[in-house]
Amino acid sequence: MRNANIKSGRVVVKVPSSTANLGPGFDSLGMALSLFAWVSMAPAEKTRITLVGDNLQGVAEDKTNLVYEVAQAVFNKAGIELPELDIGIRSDIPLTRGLGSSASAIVGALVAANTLIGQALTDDELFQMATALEKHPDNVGASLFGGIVVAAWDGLRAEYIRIEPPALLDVLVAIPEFELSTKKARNVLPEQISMKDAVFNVTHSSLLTAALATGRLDLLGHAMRDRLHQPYRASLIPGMEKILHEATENGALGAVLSGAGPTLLLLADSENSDKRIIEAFVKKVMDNEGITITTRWLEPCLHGPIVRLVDENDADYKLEPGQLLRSAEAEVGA
Ligand SMILES: Nc1ncnc2c1ncn2[C@@H]1O[C@H](COP(=O)(O)OP(=O)(O)OP(=O)(O)O)[C@@H](O)[C@H]1O
Ligand SMILES: N[C@@H](CCO)C(=O)O
Repeated sequence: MRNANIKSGRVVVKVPSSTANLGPGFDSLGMALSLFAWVSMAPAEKTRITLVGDNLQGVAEDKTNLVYEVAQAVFNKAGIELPELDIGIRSDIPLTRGLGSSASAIVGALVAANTLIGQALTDDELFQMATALEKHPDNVGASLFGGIVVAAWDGLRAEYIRIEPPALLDVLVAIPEFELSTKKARNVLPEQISMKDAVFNVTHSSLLTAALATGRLDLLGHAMRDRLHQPYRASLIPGMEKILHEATENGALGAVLSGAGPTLLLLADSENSDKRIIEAFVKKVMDNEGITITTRWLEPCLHGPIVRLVDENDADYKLEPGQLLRSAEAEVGA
C-alpha cells in the first residue's frame, strides 16, 4: 500500500466539453468547448452520489456510476484504498449528443481523485487511463488539456500535441433533442473502406491540422470534409447532409458532425461571419426535417480542468454536494 497523502477537504473540478473528429480527424482531432461539467469529491464514511441539474437523467447514483468507478481505478493504480466517496456531479453538457459528456465525466473523475490523493499519478498517466476508458483519445485529450488536441492511440499508448485554437473562432452547436449513443453511431461504420477514401481522409485531416495550427480559416471549408464516418452516420441524423453541403454557402467556415453525433457543429469567423444567417440556415433545415434542436454559440475552451480544494470545515463550504456544485460556477470560474 502506497503512503497516501489523502486530502481532508473536498475537491471541485470544472471540466470543458469537447467536440471530436472535426470532420476528417476521426478518433484523432478534438477541441474543448465552453460548455462545462463539474465533479466534486470528498472521502466519506458511506458512498453518496448527488446529481445536479436536468442533464444527468438516467445516470447511476450508486457505485456503478462512471465517476465513482473511474475514481476507484485511479486509487487502484496508485495503490491507495479509498472505497467510500461523497460525489457531486453537475453537468451543462447534454448526454449522448456528441459533446463529450462521458469524456468530461471521466476526466473530472480522474482529476478529482488524483487531487484527493496528492497528485500520485502524472498527467500522462491520467491521459493514458482516460484514453483506454473512452477507447479513443480525441474527446478526453481535449477535455484534459484544453484547446485543440491532435492525438493518436495504438491501443497501448496515446500521444498528443496541443494546438492553440485560432483566435476569432466561434462555434455553433445544433443539438437535436434525440440521443445517439457513441456505440450505436460506431456500429453503422463499415469494417473496410477503399484506398481512395482513406487517402481522402489522411490528406484532408493533415490539411485541417495545419490550417488550424496556422490560423488559415479560409481553408476550413475544404479541409473539414470527411469520407470515413459522416457519410455512414448521415442516415441517423436527418438534415445533416444538407447542412454539411450548404454550410459554407450560408456563411459558415465549415460544418461537421460533432463527435459521434447527433449534434452538428458549424464554425464561424467571429469578426466576419454573419452568425444570424448561419443559425437561421441550420434551424430552417432541421425544422423542415421535423427535428427539434437547441442552438448554442460557444467558443473553443483554452484550458483543461480547473481544480479547487475547499475546506468543508470553513463555514462558507458547509454545503451539501449539490449546493456546492450550484455555487461552483462562481467558485471555480465561469
Ligand atoms: N457526468 C456523468 N456522470 C456519470 N456518467 C456520465 C456522465 N456523463 C456521461 N455519462 C455516461 O456517458 C454516457 C454517454 O456517453 P456517449 O459516449 O454515448 O455520449 P457522449 O460522450 O455524450 O458523446 P460523444 O462521445 O459522441 O461526444 C451516458 O449515457 C452516461 O452513462
Ligand atoms: N471519435 C469518436 C468520438 C465519439 O465521441 C467517434 O466519432 O466515434
